[in-house]
Amino acid sequence: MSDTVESVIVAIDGPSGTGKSSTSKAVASALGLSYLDTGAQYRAITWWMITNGIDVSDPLAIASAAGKPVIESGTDPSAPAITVDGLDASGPIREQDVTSKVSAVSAVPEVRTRITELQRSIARAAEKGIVVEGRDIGTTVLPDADLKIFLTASPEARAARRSGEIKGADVTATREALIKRDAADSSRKTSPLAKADDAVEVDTTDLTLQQVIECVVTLVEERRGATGDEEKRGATGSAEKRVAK
Ligand SMILES: Nc1ncnc2c1ncn2[C@@H]1O[C@H](COP(=O)(O)OP(=O)(O)OP(=O)(O)O)[C@@H](O)[C@H]1O
Ligand SMILES: Nc1ccn([C@H]2C[C@H](O)[C@@H](COP(=O)(O)O)O2)c(=O)n1
Repeated sequence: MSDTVESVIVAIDGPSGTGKSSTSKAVASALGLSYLDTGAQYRAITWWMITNGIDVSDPLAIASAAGKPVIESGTDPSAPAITVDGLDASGPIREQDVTSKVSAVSAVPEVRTRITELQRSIARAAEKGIVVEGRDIGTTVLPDADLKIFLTASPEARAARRSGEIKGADVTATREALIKRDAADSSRKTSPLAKADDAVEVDTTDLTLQQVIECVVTLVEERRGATGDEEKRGATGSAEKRVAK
């Protein structure tokens, strides 16, 4: 019996504030996998558009600039990194101005094509496997992922979590802002926020972060065992082959 651990590709999607980043980082760390925050990439391209004077209310202007910025993502779950044209963008991409404009920029098909290609190349390069989190990973970016998770939580729970990060934040305003962003992300034409038909839905409203992490680690380990058995029978390809070109 071989004691090599099979590479595994995990897609974690869901609305804003459901715990995708916290869960994905912890699961990747626990299992020795790489980690990719795809929201950070859409934030990075949005930040580049803003700082380069592109009118983010004009989809044509966004489309013609979409190929210009060089975006590089680190995949270490303990030190997620993102640069744009060689500059560290990890701070500025979290600013309110970027948060309020990222849905408009990420709805432009040319932006999605560019970022999706980048995401697939990063997933292909992850030798031990990767946890990729976002909105369209299970449906579009990695439709052949070994395991797809769709995290949900009530808007009240999500707003309370987000408000807890910022001292004195208004929970009602936070709730309205995240509902508005989810509506924009769910209604765009190109690869909207959606649960893949074969995703496992985990409602995190009444779960602690630790409980969610344990639940996902268990699901990955179960799937890893099943995929390993299938590969021994020749029923599936390698992880590299499971990432669409
Ligand atoms: N199950 C949970 N219980 C309580 N707090 C949680 C839980 N999951 C995540 N959190 C907290 O909620 C906040 C948002 O979590 P996180 O950033 O992981 O969500 P997200 O889905 O990645 O959001 P976004 O899509 O907006 O980036 C963080 O402060 C995190 O610590
Ligand atoms: N796969 C993805 C990931 C993110 N986006 C867009 C939509 C989000 O509102 C925005 C920021 O994501 P966050 O940092 O909050 O996770 O990026 C997307 O369209 N597709």
